[in-house]
Amino acid sequence: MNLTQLVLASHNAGKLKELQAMLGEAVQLRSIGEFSQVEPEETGLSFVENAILKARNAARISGLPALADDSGLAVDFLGGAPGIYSARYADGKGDAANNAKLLDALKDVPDAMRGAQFVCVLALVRHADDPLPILCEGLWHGRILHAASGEHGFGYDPLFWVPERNVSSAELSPADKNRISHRARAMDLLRQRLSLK
Ligand SMILES: O=P(O)(O)OP(=O)(O)OP(=O)(O)OC[C@H]1O[C@@H](n2cnc3c(O)ncnc32)[C@H](O)[C@@H]1O
Ligand SMILES: [Mg+2]
Repeated sequence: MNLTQLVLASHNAGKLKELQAMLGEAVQLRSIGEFSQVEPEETGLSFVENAILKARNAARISGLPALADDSGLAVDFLGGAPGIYSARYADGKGDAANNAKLLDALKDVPDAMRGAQFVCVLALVRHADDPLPILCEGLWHGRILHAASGEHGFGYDPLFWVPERNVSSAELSPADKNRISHRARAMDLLRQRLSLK
């Protein structure tokens, strides 16, 4: 497999930046946005299914091996919601609306019951019909804050308190988030699977 060039099956600029930083110069990630602006419908019932679906779609469109990232935030008090629906939690109105809805759903919920985890599944397919996608997952445990804090990152980062640093994940430097996040953990596994340094 020629891994010097991969298409990233994501329209999320935050993911592209983080994954490219983690992979370094050896692998060039090209955004699927170069090939198509049409986003596939995420019809799976799991992170794994959606990651595979996005990877296959990108490989089909680009003709390149494709990496997909399906991720989200699972909040204990909400029975794991928004989970695979994290991007669509506020009906597609974007990150700020998602965060506002989450804060509202957890209004008056005490700290001890605000546990949550970020989940990331990476799927790599060598071609669109690859019968053996490589799958790697990473979890990151934390807690949902009572108000947004921090300017870095994207998505739910301003609401996610990181116990090992005692700050929100939007207050971590990008380099530090990329060392300890759910995405970093999944990428560590992928690197091992591909024997990348
Ligand atoms: O599907 P693609 O095109 O990759 O982009 P997306 O943003 O729709 O990505 P997902 O379907 O995987 O949904 C992920 C959701 O979880 C959020 N999320 C995932 N990783 C995150 C992170 O590291 N920090 C903050 N929020 C994150 C993100 O903002 C989305 O709302
Ligand atoms: Mg999506």
